[in-house]
Amino acid sequence: MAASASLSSFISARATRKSSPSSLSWKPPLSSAFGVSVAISGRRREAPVFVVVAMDAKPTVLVAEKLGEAGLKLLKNVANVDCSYNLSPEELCTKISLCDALIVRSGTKVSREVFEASGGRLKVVGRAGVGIDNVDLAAATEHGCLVVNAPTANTVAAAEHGIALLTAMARNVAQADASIKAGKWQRNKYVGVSLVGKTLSVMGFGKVGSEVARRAKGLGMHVISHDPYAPADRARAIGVELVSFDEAIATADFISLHMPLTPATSKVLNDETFAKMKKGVRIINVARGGVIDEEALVKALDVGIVAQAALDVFTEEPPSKDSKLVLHERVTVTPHLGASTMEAQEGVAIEIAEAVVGALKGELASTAVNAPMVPAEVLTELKPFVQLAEMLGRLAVQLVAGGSGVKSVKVTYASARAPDDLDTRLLRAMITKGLIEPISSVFVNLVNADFTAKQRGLRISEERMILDGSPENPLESIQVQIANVESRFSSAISDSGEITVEGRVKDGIPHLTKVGSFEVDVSLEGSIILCSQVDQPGMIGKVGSILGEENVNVSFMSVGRIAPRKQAVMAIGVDEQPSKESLKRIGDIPAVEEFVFLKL
Ligand SMILES: NC(=O)c1ccc[n+]([C@@H]2O[C@H](COP(=O)([O-])OP(=O)(O)OC[C@H]3O[C@@H](n4cnc5c(N)ncnc54)[C@H](O)[C@@H]3O)[C@@H](O)[C@H]2O)c1
Ligand SMILES: O=C(O)[C@H](O)COP(=O)(O)O
Repeated sequence: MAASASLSSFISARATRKSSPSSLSWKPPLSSAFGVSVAISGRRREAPVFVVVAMDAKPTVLVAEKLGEAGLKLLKNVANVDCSYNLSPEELCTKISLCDALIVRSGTKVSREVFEASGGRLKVVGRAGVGIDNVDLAAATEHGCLVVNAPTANTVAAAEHGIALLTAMARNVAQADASIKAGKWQRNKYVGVSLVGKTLSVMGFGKVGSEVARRAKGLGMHVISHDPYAPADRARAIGVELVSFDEAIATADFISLHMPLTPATSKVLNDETFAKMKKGVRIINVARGGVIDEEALVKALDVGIVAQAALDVFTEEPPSKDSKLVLHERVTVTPHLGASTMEAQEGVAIEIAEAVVGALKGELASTAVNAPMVPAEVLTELKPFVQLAEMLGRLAVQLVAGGSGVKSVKVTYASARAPDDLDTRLLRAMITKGLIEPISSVFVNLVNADFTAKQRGLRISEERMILDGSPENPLESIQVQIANVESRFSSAISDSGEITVEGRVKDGIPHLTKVGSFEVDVSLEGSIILCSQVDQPGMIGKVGSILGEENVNVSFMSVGRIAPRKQAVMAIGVDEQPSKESLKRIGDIPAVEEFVFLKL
């Protein structure tokens, strides 16, 4: 499997529905939707690790189109696998609410309705192939559902099929075969055209296009290509010149299509572009039917602009039985067979099964289509900071007074690393998760963090503080500031007027190191009580004995003060949740000016 690292809470964890931050009753968020609960184990000074503490139920994977055995075997090792083919859209919507993952090929539309019908349970859609035009990516992202594909395993198969269509078309293989089977012997009718020395325009110089180009060179063709995004040196390396769209279509004897179907490529071959082509051009399409205006192609065939076409893909699949294009005498067709070799299907099945299993375990797949890909080594390095980021977000939002809308959050990363040597997308996503989950019923992950923040009008700006010193550690500290809000704990407002919390990672454990303008130091495990008080002897003892009476274990205590006997903030880490009565008794201590209980 491609590089990935376990960050279990990241893709799969979903918060239990929670009440407002002022309530004392919401549940810790680290439990996944398919019954794997994830907890941070380890006491003070021990490195926290993600641990699977319970596996009450296997996840369910719906395989909606035929998948190779090797892939099914991998899935069955960890999941209940429901292979249900040819589902109607309604049947798919009904089943999906019981599934954690869905695997499809190109024949299943994974529409917005599917994500809505899943009720939030669907965590990953695996496309066993390349094209993801049958998956509503925007809807997937909005629902926090990861989409992964299998982009490499069928490349050669598709390229070989392109070449098969090219040669079969040029020598009328399919038509001659049908003719001879119909009892005829038409040697004059099926005289073909030669390939050697002819110009082939490869439209889309990606994985498949470049393999087609390489093979066509071997057949003695002159190959040019149009691809606005392909590097010219990669094309040059195999003797292909990248040219403009107009040059590619105007000079070609053969045009082979290999771009994805996107709004920009939809019907890119149409009346206008056919009119620019050399009379007698031949078209091959193993990409997507939608890149050709099929009516325009029929016209171009009828007037002789296009001599022949060989098509593996269609706007509507399967095409209607009376499709003029399919029935056209000079058109060779196959039923979307580009990826259909034994080898490619085994490869695709393994590639997609590994990606889906990884995603269900909370790993980030390198074939994610709607989430940033983060290399495994970066994930490993950032792991404790990712935990810190989420906790700071959680703490900061719980400090906001009810009624203040959180709109503007500033995050400052202090690091000795150069800005382009620190990928903060994970950290920003986790801060967003921490900020949003305690105050809403949505769950946030790397997939939908930016979308969810935007939708809620939450602006998160990021700043870098460049430190001198060794860049060995990715980060020194993370500071989260919420502007233009009131706080339920006024000491959390810094001199510059924002709710401010700051933290560091010490010995692998996230620590809270600043609240407002007060320096504290408490490890972020369990829960935290913050007390603002006039600094005086005996405070730690008074609070400690109230908690001790209730058998609440104090894990850490730290006092930050402006000056001796002036205002101070005491941060107390507790393993258990104190009762409301104990919290009230702490609040009633005469020197305590305000206090707040914060759950991590
Ligand atoms: N028939 C089949 O069974 C089959 C099998 C595999 C792939 N495919 C299809 O083939 C296509 C290519 O697959 P791939 O794996 O090579 O993908 P790829 O992403 O590696 O390559 C696509 C290339 O198209 C280029 N491109 C994007 N917009 C373009 C435009 N407007 N004009 C020209 N080029 C453009 C991209 O820059 C990229 O280089 C996809 O549509 C895929 O779904 C079909
Ligand atoms: O995009 C692809 O990978 C191909 O079109 C293959 O589609 P299939 O998995 O439906 O054969």
